[in-house]
Parts: sequence; structure tokens; C-alpha cells
Amino acid sequence: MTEAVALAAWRDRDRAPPENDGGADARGATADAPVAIQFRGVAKTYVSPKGEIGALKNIDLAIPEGRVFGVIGRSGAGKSSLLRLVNRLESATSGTVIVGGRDVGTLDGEALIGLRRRVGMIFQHFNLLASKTVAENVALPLKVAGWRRAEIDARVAEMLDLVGLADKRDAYPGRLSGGQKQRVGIARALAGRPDVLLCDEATSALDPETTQSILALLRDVNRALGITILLITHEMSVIRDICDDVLVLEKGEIAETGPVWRVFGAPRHPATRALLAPLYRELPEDLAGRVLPTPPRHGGEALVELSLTGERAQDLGAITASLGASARILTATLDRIGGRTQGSVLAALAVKSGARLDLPANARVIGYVAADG
Ligand SMILES: Nc1ncnc2c1ncn2[C@@H]1O[C@H](COP(=O)(O)OP(=O)(O)OP(=O)(O)O)[C@@H](O)[C@H]1O
Repeated sequence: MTEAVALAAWRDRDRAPPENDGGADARGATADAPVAIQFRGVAKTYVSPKGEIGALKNIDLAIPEGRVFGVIGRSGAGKSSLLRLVNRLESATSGTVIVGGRDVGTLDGEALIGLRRRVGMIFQHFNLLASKTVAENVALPLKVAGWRRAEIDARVAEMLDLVGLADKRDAYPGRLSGGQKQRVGIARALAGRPDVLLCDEATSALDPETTQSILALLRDVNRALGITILLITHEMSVIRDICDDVLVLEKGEIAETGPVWRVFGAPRHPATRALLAPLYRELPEDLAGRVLPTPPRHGGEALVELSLTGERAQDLGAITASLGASARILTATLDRIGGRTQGSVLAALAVKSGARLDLPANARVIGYVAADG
């Protein structure tokens, strides 16, 4: 079974289809959608031998249901602390954290266990049990929750189909790649049918290609099932590639928050601008200051890098065919090393808002410049 088919089957079995389920996905959620997670005047202070550390201050935030909500910030900004307040791995020092309508600070015993069932979590280093097989790892939370044997077996098989690892059910984690381990982590986190998935630097230990495949799986899970995803990362590209909304944390406080297109398109806070800078490091200075990570609303130009590395030097006709005759060449670096052409061309291609660019495999979009930019 493919992931897409498995996701569709799971949605149909587990949940009533949403009212507007005519191909619409969870991203259609509007700002007045029900709130999945709310922070009201939250502060978190740790007490250490060296004194008090204010990890979070004045956090007021509402995360609507069905969104992919990203939190970014420098090291020590408070991202992990914020995430861990949601499933009460940490408790707020003051203020209120509300998940699914309940103040998590008031929960104990069965109610706290219930919260942790509604909130799944995946980790940077996967946190799998090395002595248990893939299937046993996925089954673990269901066993703890008291599911019956037959139900567990069926659910584990379903989850492994979902993440594309049905053939690895009896393997041990030590024999899996990083990407496969994270897929097991996702299967385990989703097995108990949570409403919220917390992702703690879930792709930071993975190579870029594997990162993309895990992000695509998370996006599919969000779209097909409407699960709210709250993720923390230090990589702006992860936010750009998967999130609907972003919160920028700086020294424990909210620097800015909003839809990704707005925050990345017009960053207001110096912390956001500093975090965005690496995305555009390779661009000439005059462009780097104006570049946007998402297509401008009213059209503009895409900045496209065409790699020309290969044994044969490409003729101009091939370059024109790749980029289109109206592409403007901005920069080019080309060399001939060891009988091979080495280099790339940076070009600007006009884009209309909402239109897709049809590019060959050796081209990638680095960013966009608004028509009036
Ligand atoms: N258990 C703890 N005890 C004491 N101080 C802590 C504890 N956990 C975090 N801190 C401190 O709280 C602040 C925020 O830490 P937190 O881990 O939430 O930030 P972060 O943005 O997730 O950082 P990173 O990206 O480096 O993981 C830091 O100064 C950190 O040293």
C-alpha cells in the first residue's frame, strides 16, 4: 500500500470526514478555527545551582486546529521549553497552557495520561528502544494504554503501512537508516490516534534528502488527518517547506508570529532577519536584502540556480530550453576542471502569483523578488 492510500484509508476508518472534505485539506483552516493549543501569560523559570533561568516570558499564543505551526529561534531561545509545556513534560511557572480545551496544569493521574495520549511526540534522536523490533516499538504506547492484542497487531500493521515500513516490522532499530528510524518514531507517535503531534527537531539529524521525505510525510499526515503539528527547529528551510504559521522566539519572548508568507516575506524583528540570512547567503548582496522565501502575492521574479556541472559543456540552446528565452542571467560561474564543466547560472524568471514554475532537475528556486521590490 502506498503512503497516500494508507493515509486515506486511515482517515476514513478513524475519523468522520470533515464537512468540506471535497479534496480540501487542513490548510484551508481559517484563523477562526477552533484552538488546539493556547498559552495565556505563560512563563517558565528553571532553578539551577547557578540561580534562576528565565526560559520563557509573557507567552500569549493560540494555535488553531489542523495547522502546521513552527517555532524557530536561536539556541537557548526557549523552543524546547515551549514544546514540553504542551504535554506537561515541563510545567509552567506561571500562566496557563490549554490543550483541547483543558488547562494542562490542573491534570494529574489518569487525566495527565489522557493528555499524553492526545499529544504524540517525535524526537531528534528518535528515542526508539534498541532491544525491541520496529513493530514492538510502535506497539509500546498501545500496550501501555491497555489495548487488546488483536487491536494492537492491526494498528501496528496499519501504522507501518502508513509510514512505508511494512517490510521492516521485525527489524531492530540498529539496522535502520536515520530516515527509517524517524518513520518508526512517527508511526509510534500516531498509533494512539493523537490530535496533536509535537516534533522536537525531528529532521535535525537527517541529511537534506531524507529531511525532505520526512517533511513530506508530516505534511501528508497533517493534510489527510487534520492533526495539528507543533514543531521546533533551528532550520528556516524546514519552516518554509512545511509550516502554515511560524513563531519566532528570542530570549524566551515572542519576537513575532503569523503566517509564514507574512513573517518571512516581511520580517519585522531583527531576530527574524538574522535567522533568515542563511537562506540567502549565496545571493549577491543587492538581491539578498530583497529576497523572499515564498512567491510574492502580486507576482515578481523567481531566482533560479541552474547547475551546469557535467562532462559536456551545455550549449546556449539547452540553457534557454531549461530556463525559457525571457530568463535574465544575473550571475554565472563556470570553469573547466579535469575535462568537466563546473559551475552554475543564477537567473531571474518572471512568475505570476499562484503559477507553478516548470523547471528541470538541475534547477532550483533560491527565492523570489517582488515585482515592485
Ligand atoms: N532543565 C533545565 N534546567 C535548567 N535550565 C534549563 C533547563 N532546560 C532548559 N534550560 C535553560 O532554559 C533556556 C531555554 O532552553 P531551551 O532548551 O528551551 O531552548 P531552545 O531554544 O530549545 O535551545 P536549543 O535550540 O539549544 O535546544 C536555556 O538558557 C537553557 O539553558
